[in-house]
Amino acid sequence: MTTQAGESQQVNYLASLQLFAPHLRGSRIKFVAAVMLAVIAVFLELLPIWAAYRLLSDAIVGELEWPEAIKLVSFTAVATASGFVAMGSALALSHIVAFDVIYRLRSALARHMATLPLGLFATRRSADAKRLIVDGPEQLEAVIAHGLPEGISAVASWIAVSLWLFAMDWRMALATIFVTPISLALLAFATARGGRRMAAYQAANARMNAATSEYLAGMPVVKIFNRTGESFKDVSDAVCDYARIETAWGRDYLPMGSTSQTLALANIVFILPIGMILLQAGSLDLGTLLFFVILGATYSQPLLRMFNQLHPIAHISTDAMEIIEFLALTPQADIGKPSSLAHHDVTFERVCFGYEGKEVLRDISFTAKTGEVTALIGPSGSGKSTIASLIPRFHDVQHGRITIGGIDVRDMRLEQLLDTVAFVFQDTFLFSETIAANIRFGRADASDAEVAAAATAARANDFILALPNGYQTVIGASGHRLSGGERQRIAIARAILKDAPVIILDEATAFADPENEALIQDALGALSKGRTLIMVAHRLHTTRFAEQILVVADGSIAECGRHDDLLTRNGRYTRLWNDYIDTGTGMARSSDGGIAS
Ligand SMILES: Nc1ncnc2c1ncn2[C@@H]1O[C@H](COP(=O)(O)OP(=O)(O)OP(=O)(O)O)[C@@H](O)[C@H]1O
Repeated sequence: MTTQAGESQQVNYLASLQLFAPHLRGSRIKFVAAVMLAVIAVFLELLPIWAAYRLLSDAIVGELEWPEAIKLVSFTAVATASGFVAMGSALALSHIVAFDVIYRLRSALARHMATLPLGLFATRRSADAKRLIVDGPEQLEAVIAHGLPEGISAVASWIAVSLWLFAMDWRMALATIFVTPISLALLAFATARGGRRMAAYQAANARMNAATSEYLAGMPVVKIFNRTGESFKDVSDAVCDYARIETAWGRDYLPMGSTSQTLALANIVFILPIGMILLQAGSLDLGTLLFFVILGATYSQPLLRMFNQLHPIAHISTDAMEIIEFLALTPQADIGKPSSLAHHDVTFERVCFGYEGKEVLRDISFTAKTGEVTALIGPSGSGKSTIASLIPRFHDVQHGRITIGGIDVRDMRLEQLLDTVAFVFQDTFLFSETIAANIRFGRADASDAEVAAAATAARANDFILALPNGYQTVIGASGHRLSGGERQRIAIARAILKDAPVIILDEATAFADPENEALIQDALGALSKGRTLIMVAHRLHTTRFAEQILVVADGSIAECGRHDDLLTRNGRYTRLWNDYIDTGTGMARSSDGGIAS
């Protein structure tokens, strides 16, 4: 729930300008041309008013002649058509500029994202990331293509009309503009009051989107556990919160906002009586009075239109502020030099790490040797995945250091580090492409034979060949669905193809069925030859043959050794192993696979 303090945070209306200005480079001339054309268009729109005034004045004094009238009407037609062409060209140009700027901004965001620690994305919901990269920049279109050209031309036309009014008759000009400053002051006040809610409004909107996406994504679980009512409560609360903030905004903005709009259109109340008095006194002619009646009624419109843009611009600016903050996040330092590694031992030296101030790992020290399998086991939440994720620098350690081949990972070029380490996650991400393309993601220049060899080593070849289109089968949302175990074997094939000297498997065999798990074990055995293999696993029979088992408990390494040694110690590992056997999984393996002791 948003705090009251959070609800009263002010919006920086210039944030969208700050965001797009650096990306205007290369489009400045087009942008200036768009603004100038928009200004010309609004001036051309004023010319028919001048022609109407001339026609009426001449008609009133009985001096209207046909040739003059035809000239004025033709002039009006040309001015209107030219105004239409100028505004059309301005909008076409401003849209081209907007899409160029959005393209450059999105590219900058994508480039920046690639420089940030990968772990940062684990804490962001995908709906937030989409808002940041897709929706936020998209909104700039309204500012660049419409807001600025139309806003600047509106102000220019307002200044021009004001000068024109004074040039015609200063007394009537004062009567016309009299209420405008009051109206604008009220509108500015109302907008500032409403603007305080904008950050809370935006947060409530994001919460509502995220709650709805989560509700929809979790629908199968919700239905199976028959928790529709309770689960919908989160969505319902988010919608109510959104409605509450929108209503509060309405209460803040509408009374003054609508008073201001009414006042702006009320100048006729002053124009008519003052005009009549001056007319009676003989110091104003009827034509000029009509001119003020025509122009006076629309005098404040351009400014009101501009102010009415402030509400949408406030929304855009709140997103823009978030994007500016994201762009200001410090990139992960990549200062290392290419180094040649004599071996690929991975060593943790007194490593400490925590997320957002909460300590998760304490004083972790171990070496995972080249050509050996090192297994990380331990209770859920003890820190196993965190240990694994620090090796390819998903996060940087806060104390101590991690080395590969004796070199601190922070002193290696990131590109080299990522070439050195292959990471297979439990939640395998596969692209909506062919199976071959997904495996080839491990190494773009791999031949078909190498792809098939990697798949064979990962025990994936047989099921792939059984699919209707073999390696050319398209998978993903609109393609063929794979089981969890099949997806994991594709991910392992990808890692095998990458042929990295350090391989990290984070619960990578969790979905494999017993039959295939044994096959994958064979593949992993082959994979570890000459490489450093680090596995995070809950199923202890998969780690039983590891050269080194690290028992992680509460962020520290509680025990370390081989399976048989650890069992003789009768400590944590023995308890974990016994619990594992007692749950039945190990027993089942014991009876059919002869793995458990
Ligand atoms: N991105 C994150 N931000 C904040 N806290 C996190 C993050 N990732 C993990 N944690 C916390 O760090 C602790 C260790 O988590 P970690 O995933 O490393 O444990 P684990 O032993 O691998 O657990 P499991 O076996 O369930 O996967 C947990 O308390 C977890 O809640």
